[in-house]
Amino acid sequence: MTIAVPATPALHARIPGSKSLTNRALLLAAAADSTSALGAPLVSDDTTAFREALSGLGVRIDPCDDDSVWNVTGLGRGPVGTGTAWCADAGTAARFLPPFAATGHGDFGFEGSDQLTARPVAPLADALRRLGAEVTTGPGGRLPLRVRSQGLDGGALTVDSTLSSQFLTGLLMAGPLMRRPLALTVPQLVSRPYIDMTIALMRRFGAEVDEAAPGEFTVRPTGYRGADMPIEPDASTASYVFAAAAITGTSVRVPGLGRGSLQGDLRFTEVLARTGARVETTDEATTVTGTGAFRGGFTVDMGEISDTFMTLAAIAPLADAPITVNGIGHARLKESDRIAAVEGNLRALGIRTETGRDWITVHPGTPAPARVACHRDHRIAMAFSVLGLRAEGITLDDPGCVAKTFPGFHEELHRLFPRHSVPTAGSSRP
Ligand SMILES: O=C(O)C1=C[C@@H](OP(=O)(O)O)[C@@H](O)[C@H](O)C1
Ligand SMILES: C=C(OP(=O)(O)O)C(=O)O
Repeated sequence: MTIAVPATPALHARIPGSKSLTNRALLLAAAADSTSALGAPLVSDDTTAFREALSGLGVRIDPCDDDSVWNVTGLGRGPVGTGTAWCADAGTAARFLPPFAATGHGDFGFEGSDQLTARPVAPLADALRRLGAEVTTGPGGRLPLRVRSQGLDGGALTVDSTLSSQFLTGLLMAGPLMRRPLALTVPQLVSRPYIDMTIALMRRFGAEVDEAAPGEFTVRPTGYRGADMPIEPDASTASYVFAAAAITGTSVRVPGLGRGSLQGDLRFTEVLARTGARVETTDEATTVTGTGAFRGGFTVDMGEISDTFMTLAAIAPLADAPITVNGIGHARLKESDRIAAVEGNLRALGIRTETGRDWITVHPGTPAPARVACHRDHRIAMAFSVLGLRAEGITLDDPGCVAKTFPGFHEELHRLFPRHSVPTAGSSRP
């Protein structure tokens, strides 16, 4: 006789809006010739920095219904005037806003935290100079960046986007505001799915952008039309609750993140499927169910979805064989050197690792209690919090750094998995 075991109902995770969609939509709405409504935008440090920087450039953004909608009154062109924008830790602000400013008329500065200042912007500054803007940067071609411009003509340009796809996104989004068509040749590119996201959003706001051959982009000088846009939940953020499901044998469903998603990072679920988790994606939602198995013994290229490699690497000690992640050299240029940060923390937990310029191998093992060094990197904090669901004594030295993209992370992880304790204000736990 078989006894039917009732399936445990899936836990419904409340994942906030996508940072990448929110900040793109903000910029496109700011450039549009009418108003736009952004539904369910992300409210976090990165989007606040982006919003405030746009306000400083003269764009009106009115939050309604407790931040569930942001109404943006577009300028219908680039900004005019003079001012300095604070980009905080947000790579998207430092890389998307200067090209937009260069399509306007005036003198605009962009500054950021020490962490952001350590990250590259030189290829973007170089591209803007070749398009006719006067651009200065700080030492080593980094922030602070200053743009003096009388609008951009457009034309043909080869762009180096090997360190970050955000340079190309910034230039593409500025294209419709130029006086003539913009033709960009990009021989090599990292994080490709973010470019597909950029193109999809530009089209929603009325732009004409094409990729006639791989790496050959053309943008016509059409300007943008206002559009109403609901923002999907953030797929990179969802990786933490999906990973938590996989290692705890539970089922977690993220509504609003379905088959038509614009976010490449949803492909993290394919990586989890290789470990033995069950993944179901419908038009409306994605559900990951842990099966009890957590298989290793594979190598996976996560170059296109590198924000999620730490989610896998942090839980990899629980697998039954080593896991190697490769193609992630550019992850050394983010909020932290993420390969070094993951390796340092796993070693502190007593886990064997090997690394190279663009890869890491994590061996199975039982994590020992240790304090995780977050390096003020939200993803290090969130990834190791997930491991803490299956390992004793893991604490974070800076739990609050999750505010970059998910201020309520600890509360939501605790709601779904009560074992995760919420840090008290000002404390360095859990
Ligand atoms: O365009 C975007 O919204 C992003 C692109 C990616 O950066 P890189 O292109 O630098 O890899 C990603 O890591 C970042 O979190 C967001
Ligand atoms: C790399 C990231 O952010 P940024 O937009 O600052 O590049 C990230 O969120 O993982």
